[in-house]
Amino acid sequence: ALVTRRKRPLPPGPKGLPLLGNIYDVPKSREWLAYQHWSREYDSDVIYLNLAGTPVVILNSADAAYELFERRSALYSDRPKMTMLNDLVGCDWHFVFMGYGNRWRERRRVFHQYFHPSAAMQHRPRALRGARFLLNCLLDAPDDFMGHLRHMAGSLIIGVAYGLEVQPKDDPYVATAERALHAMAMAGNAGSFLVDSIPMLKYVPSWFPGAEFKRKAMEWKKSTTAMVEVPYKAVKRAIADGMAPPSMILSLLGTLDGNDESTHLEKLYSGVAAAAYTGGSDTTVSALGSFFLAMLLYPDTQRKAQAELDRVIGNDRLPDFPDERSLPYITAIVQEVLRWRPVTPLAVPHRLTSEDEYHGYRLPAGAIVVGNGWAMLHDEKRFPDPEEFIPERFLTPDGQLNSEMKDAELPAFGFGRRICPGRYLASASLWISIASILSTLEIYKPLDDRGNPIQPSGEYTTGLVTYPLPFKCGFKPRSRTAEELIRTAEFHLD
Ligand code: HEM
Repeated sequence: ALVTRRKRPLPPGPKGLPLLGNIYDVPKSREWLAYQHWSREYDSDVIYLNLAGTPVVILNSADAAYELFERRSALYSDRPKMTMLNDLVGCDWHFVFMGYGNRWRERRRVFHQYFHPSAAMQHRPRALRGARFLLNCLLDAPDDFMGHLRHMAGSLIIGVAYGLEVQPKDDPYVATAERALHAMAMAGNAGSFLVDSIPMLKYVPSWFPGAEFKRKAMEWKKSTTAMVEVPYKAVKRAIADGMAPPSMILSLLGTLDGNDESTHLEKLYSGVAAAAYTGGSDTTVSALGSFFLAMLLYPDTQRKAQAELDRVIGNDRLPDFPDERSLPYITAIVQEVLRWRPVTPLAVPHRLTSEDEYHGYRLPAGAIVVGNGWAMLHDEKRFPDPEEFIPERFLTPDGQLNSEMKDAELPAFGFGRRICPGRYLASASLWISIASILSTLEIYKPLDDRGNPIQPSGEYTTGLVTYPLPFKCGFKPRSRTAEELIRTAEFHLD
């Protein structure tokens, strides 16, 4: 007999319009809040949206993310196609936005060799040096604190990837990379370019009315190409001169033997190094920006952290990585920063490669699958008073790191096979920066003309990576000795 099985239902979600679906339901900013709201309204951790024909599935709980992104990772590790970014802006080297498959796997493997936990240990001296240089910058020109963060994050990655020294100010490598990042942010702004929905449009000549996007794309392509090629060529020159310090590129090129594959591999390596910059700079800047904001808004937390530092380090030296085990409150601050104001509230979208089923719902092949990291990190069952900055939530009552909360902030780094492969370097750099700053500097609200402390708005930008909107923040040495420690810190690498 012929059995006609009814199709399983799609997950719940707002009803939407014919054809356009939920295009007008999704707010233009801070979508993660709407997703969390719908998840409550429909009493389902999985929500379904139709964006003009593209199916989108939002996962709002750590359980759903674990079940689908981790346990069924073979199905959930692809990326949506980004025509504007990949084909027109020439970012097809960028494995963050690459489809799942051998090309991606090859790049991820190369990257991992230089950033897995013990490889990341070798980058600690650079991260330490960066943090100490940052202290000097914060003393010299406190108003430009976001600029200093950007410079520190950029020079750390440029150092690790290329071994290049970065100028303290107006560095050409940092400038080239920042121009490219700007171009990519514009091009990757999903939804703003019709060509992502209609890939055939990329064949329209650029003089054609309405083909503005192609003209923009050509400009942007110049910046992204420069980002891949300029520092790479500089290392090759240094190698030829016998002057190249250790770096990822130096050791990768050492494995080439000039055979037919070399050109292919050189392209691969230069692309992987550029991907490290794009993945690692904005994100670190955002996290440390949120840290400064938290210290302004929660002065008691700052005092508590400084009491721990004074007890463990004293005032005759600067913190270093071996102190990490004795400074659980600092580690808890790093975790809480990543939880309180997730850098990438929706991580980076994944794509489901073939139809699947979850809790009786049908998840269609080709659906964009978004992990709502923000909702997971603000789940009040796991994190009571989620809007408050409370590092103690990661500690036991006697002040040790709570093993039950180990890695609880992990959704901040994304999911499954696509989880951020730079997270060990990121955590190390955040930790040493935060420990060094708190041990030597007082972070405070500057006064306005009438002598009143200036309140930060606490507002954020929206987008793939979010930052606190510009705010005023003051930095001063905690003591004369602290100032001397900063001024006499060593910057050379062993
Ligand atoms: C606080 C700092 C950072 C945060 C919050 C962060 C967050 C993320 C997130 C959410 C993803 C997407 C994961 C997913 O698709 O599920 C990602 C991917 C990635 N990140 Fe990071 N990241 C940080 C720092 C770094 C650093 C320092 C590097 C480089 C050294 C880096 C390199 C990458 C790369 C290459 C990818 C693409 C992985 C892939 O698609 O396979 N990130 N990151």
